[in-house]
Amino acid sequence: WVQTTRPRSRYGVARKRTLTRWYVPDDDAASAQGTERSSAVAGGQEEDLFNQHGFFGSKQQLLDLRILLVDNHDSYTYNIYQYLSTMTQHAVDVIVNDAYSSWDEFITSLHHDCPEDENGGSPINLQDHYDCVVLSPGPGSPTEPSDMGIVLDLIRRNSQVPILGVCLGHQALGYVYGCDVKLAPSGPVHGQLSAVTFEVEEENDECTCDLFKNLRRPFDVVRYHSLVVDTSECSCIEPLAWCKYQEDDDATAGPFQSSDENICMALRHKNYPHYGVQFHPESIGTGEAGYQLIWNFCEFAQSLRQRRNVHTTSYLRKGSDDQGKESPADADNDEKDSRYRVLLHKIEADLILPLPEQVFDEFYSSCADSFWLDSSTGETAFGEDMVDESSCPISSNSRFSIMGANDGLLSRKIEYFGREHKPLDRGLRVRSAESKEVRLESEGILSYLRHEMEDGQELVQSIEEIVFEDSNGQAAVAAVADEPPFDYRGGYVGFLGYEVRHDTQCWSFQQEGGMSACEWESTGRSSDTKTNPNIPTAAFFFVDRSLVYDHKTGEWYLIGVSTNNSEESFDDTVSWMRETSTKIGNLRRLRALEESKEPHCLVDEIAFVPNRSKAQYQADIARSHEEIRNGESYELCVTNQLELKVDILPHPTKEVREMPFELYKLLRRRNAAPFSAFMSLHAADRSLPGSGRVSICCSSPERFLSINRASSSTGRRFVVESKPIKGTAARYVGSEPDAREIDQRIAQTLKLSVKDRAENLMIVDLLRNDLGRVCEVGTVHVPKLMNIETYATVHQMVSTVRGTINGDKTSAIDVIEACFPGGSMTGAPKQRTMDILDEIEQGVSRGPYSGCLGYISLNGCMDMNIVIRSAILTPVDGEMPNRWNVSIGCGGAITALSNSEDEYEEMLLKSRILRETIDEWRRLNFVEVDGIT
Ligand SMILES: C=C(O[C@@H]1C=C(C(=O)O)C=C[C@H]1O)C(=O)O
Ligand SMILES: NC(=O)CC[C@H](N)C(=O)O
Repeated sequence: WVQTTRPRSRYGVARKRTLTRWYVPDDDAASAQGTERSSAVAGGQEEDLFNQHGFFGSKQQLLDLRILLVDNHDSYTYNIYQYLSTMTQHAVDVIVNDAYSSWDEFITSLHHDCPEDENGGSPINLQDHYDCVVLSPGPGSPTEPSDMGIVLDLIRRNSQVPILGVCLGHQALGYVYGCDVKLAPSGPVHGQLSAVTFEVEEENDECTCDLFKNLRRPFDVVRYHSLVVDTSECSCIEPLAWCKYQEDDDATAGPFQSSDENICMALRHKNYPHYGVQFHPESIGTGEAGYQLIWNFCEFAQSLRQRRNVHTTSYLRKGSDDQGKESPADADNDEKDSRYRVLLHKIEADLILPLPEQVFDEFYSSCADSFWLDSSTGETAFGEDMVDESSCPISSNSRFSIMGANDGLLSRKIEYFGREHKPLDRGLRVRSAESKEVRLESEGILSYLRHEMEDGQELVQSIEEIVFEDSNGQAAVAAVADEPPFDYRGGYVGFLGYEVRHDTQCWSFQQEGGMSACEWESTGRSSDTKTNPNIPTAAFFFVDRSLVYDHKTGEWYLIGVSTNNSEESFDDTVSWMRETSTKIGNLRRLRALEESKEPHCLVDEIAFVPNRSKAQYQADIARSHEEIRNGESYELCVTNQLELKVDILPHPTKEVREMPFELYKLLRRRNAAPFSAFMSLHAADRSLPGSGRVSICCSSPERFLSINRASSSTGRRFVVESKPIKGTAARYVGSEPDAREIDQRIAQTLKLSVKDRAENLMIVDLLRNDLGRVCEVGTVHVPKLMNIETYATVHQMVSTVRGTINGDKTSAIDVIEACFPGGSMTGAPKQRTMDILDEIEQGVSRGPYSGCLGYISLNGCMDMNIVIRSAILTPVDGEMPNRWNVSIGCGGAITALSNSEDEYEEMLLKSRILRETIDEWRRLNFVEVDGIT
């Protein structure tokens, strides 16, 4: 489907008009402007992009402006928050629009914060607290009261307060003042650039804001909207800017009609300081012009206040001063003894050491509980050098493989069964090495991890090296000469399934004073019939013994965690190190297995049964389009699950539960991916309630979140990175001489595709938002936008979003809570879209698919993938012991530009490599296959 020739791209057109600073489609231009950076995060220079480009430094004087930002449940609000926070010396307060049941309740709450005597008993006005208000974008319509919360009353009651409404906020202003708010004649436009033109003010009236000061005419903006404001019948509103819908554009590819009407892109009230913009000034695609526009509004708000000689009081307000949070790690934490001690041993060997697959096979494949965070793209055949990082965009994410089992003295298995499971199974269970079980009924997985990491002063910053004199000799502890080249220090390894979203979304809205998500949560919409009872909602190992392989140097490291002040624990770790390094040293490296030569079979032969039939999936897409048309969502990631029961022949030497690893070995060969992983979780006792029995074979190309230490910084600064993927094209694999060229043309077409760029942009803006909740002001940036990466069967469009956190205030768990589930698996705006997807997918749990898998290390660093391109295997109960349920989740983003036939094909394409591999696995071990009916 990618090979259909499309008309000239909207981006192509836009580029000729203006080049926004950040939004440059070709790499040359990008690197010329310094937006390309090394993707090796640890050690990269991390100044923020704003300062690098200087435009923000030019606003040297911070404004003295108290800003209230009302969040209409959007996924772009924190992009506005970040911009505003760089403009004013005060903290910007964010409240979600339904945090209060009425305007009066909100004003009364301000009253509570205001000491009676200082206020002289007079009624509290918004102006006593805030100099201006910004209304965020959002799902829904201003005509629907439940979408707007206090916003309509806020506008009605505050005619003298400067207000800037963005998108839904703009529509709300139009609606309050009597304009018609209707479906856009052009149909929805999401994530595309449009040229906006405006009239230049002849005379400059002091009481009006020139929103477009210092902007070019026309300038390019990103739009995310389905509704428009018709100002024609409204005498008190003046339209300020327009865009025209262009007939020759590509946007008609989807199911929507176009029209060439002028669309109102900005408005103002003729007598009040109320302004609206229909487009998104905070989008990375609108770039500097959007920043300038918001600055123009803020500068105006300040000058208006000065003219009116209004003084705002500085009562403590609800909201985000320092994000209102206690620091999880006190400043004096370093002086406290941490609970653990991290030991490292580097295996010295003259011989070439074995590759990870061989080591996993030898040590862990027969363990009930084991993991391998595999960097299969980093693998090289015997004696070959690893691909130069600069020439291979994915290899830099593939330098290290980490593996281990739940087998040390301190190891624990933590399994969490959330509300989608049967009441008897629910809760959190912690099983330690001595098989002691602790059951915590009302603890969530993230709150458990948070408590563990905070209570035990678990952030261990130091690492000690263990050296052995000779194989029998004494161990000596030495300060590490060189820090190891990776940030992993042992700790928590596991996955969070998609259903952990109930916990994290609740957190997000609590941060802004909202309760709605949590109230929804307590109603417990569980559907235990549609959840596989063998698969926990989340599961982690506390790993005290792990092996790390450096694909670049071929070196192995052992990481051991022992209890501080315990000789027994230290000795145990050291003897494990001695034993393991000897064993690894004695394993002769086998030749790296080459990519499977197995011919790609006709996969239709295997009877996978989709959870949603083709007709149903297309109906789901139609429903998604309906939601998009009505302004409820900008993009929805609709998913399906392909299921199969497979019988596997008993193996002469392996146990049944080892068979999934045999599948994983085939998968990593067929579909090498930088964030691939294997995880196995098998309860010894099948009848234990709340015990998982599942194997995850994952070949994910996508990073959800990583946290690495920022090199050149003072204090505890960490770099957070996400690499969202949107945009998928089938590769051309053929044997003819020009096959490679055809394949490269497909990659190039993907890079320029309007539809895919729009999809990608929406998720990049969403990730900027999510990181903007927790990152330091002005640090969120996009070093790589819309890069193409190539895998065995697909080309992918990948962007990189980064920001900086202060480790004294913000932990890995905070970052997960702000960002989970990954926006590329939900769509935008996240909360509303997930609610719609829940209905579309009829409450069927996605399980590990769509969640994340990886590590949270004892030094606060983290690496988590997005669980896609994965097979989830669970044993079939009560039947032959070698019968497996196999489930492959797959889906894709639906936007206004999607075509339902193409999307169905794309969903199948994403699962293809898995289906082929499973077919090979079962043919190698074949008895019989049934689809699940
Ligand atoms: C939903 C899947 O993938 C997601 C959707 C993509 C897309 O729409 O192009 C690309 C990568 C993933 O974020 C999947 O692989 O099942
Ligand atoms: N981004 C937005 O604020 C969208 C506003 C409204 N829901 C629309 O679709 O037009």
